[in-house]
Amino acid sequence: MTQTQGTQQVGPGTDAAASLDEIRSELRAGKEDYGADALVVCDQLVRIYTADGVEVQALQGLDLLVRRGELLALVGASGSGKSTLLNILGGLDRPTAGALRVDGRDVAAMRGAAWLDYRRKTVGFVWQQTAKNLVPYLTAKQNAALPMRFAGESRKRRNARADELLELVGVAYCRDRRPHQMSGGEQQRVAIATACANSPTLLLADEPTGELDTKTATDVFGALRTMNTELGVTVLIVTHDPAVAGRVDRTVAIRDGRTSSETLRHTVTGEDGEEVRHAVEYAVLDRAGRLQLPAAMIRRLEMRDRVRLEEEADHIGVWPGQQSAEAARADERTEGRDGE
Ligand SMILES: Nc1ncnc2c1ncn2[C@@H]1O[C@H](COP(=O)(O)OP(=O)(O)OP(=O)(O)O)[C@@H](O)[C@H]1O
Repeated sequence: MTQTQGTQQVGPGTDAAASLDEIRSELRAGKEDYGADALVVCDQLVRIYTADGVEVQALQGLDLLVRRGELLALVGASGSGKSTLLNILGGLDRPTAGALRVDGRDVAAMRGAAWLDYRRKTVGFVWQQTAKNLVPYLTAKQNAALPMRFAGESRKRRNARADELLELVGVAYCRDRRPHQMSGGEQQRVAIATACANSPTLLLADEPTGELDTKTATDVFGALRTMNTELGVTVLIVTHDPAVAGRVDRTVAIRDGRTSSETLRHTVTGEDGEEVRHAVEYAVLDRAGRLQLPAAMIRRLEMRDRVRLEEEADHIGVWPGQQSAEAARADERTEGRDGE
């Protein structure tokens, strides 16, 4: 029997055991290197929910790296797994399989006090529903100070930092107001200040502008950006809002529980001094070599079941399988006629 492993032939006349060992050690090395310098490393995350005896695979081997200091948007159709991922990153849920490292710590393996400490100090969370973010009978300042109280900070330090944070997100004037005395946008900005109270490394926001009008959404996004630029917090925003996604430098799209594409944006200053945003969309190639083609391209080119790949010097061409079979038959006919 001859077995093909990558480019290596394993079979009669070769040292099969040595080859397999080499391959295993290469895979191990790849795994250890993966995301070595990233703040967040999602390594083939799987989350399976079971409801009424039916299994739902919300995450299907999701890979994602987030660099320290990034401001990142996460987009995807409803049900693609965005909230599931955010809950796992926030320490509110655990993956069924796969590894999650945040700031060098193995989050999936954390238990008890370490897990609680992670949720209190390493991550901050902002929800879409303004009512879920704040304690209704506390003022904005008391809300912003509350996480520091749980973390054992002194009253003096709590007061000073709560004022500082409310100032930073532009709602210092709401200091003594309770949530029902503030607009939705003001509440979300207080929520951002509260989520940053214990100086988290990572701030997670699940549709933070989902219930707001455009102008208010801009203010709330501005507050998230301020936390990113002024405090150096890495920010990950789940959003359906194209305006929010368009303002970050990197947008990651999730499809069927996996990262499928990324859009990278940068600002270029033209000769006239005018600044223009450039965006380039990339498909994500995972470590197993899997690639999700954009749904629109698949539909347009009527691709299904299988595709034909052609390796060129500097790119790989992908052709619809069916069409390629017809083309091959046409080629064969042409060749047949030429040979007559
Ligand atoms: N607790 C749960 N029990 C069973 N299935 C769940 C649970 N939570 C989520 N799911 C399922 O997992 C899949 C991913 O859900 P998730 O909420 O992560 O998607 P999403 O991308 O955040 O969607 P949306 O944009 O609508 O919020 C969906 O099919 C959903 O029905």
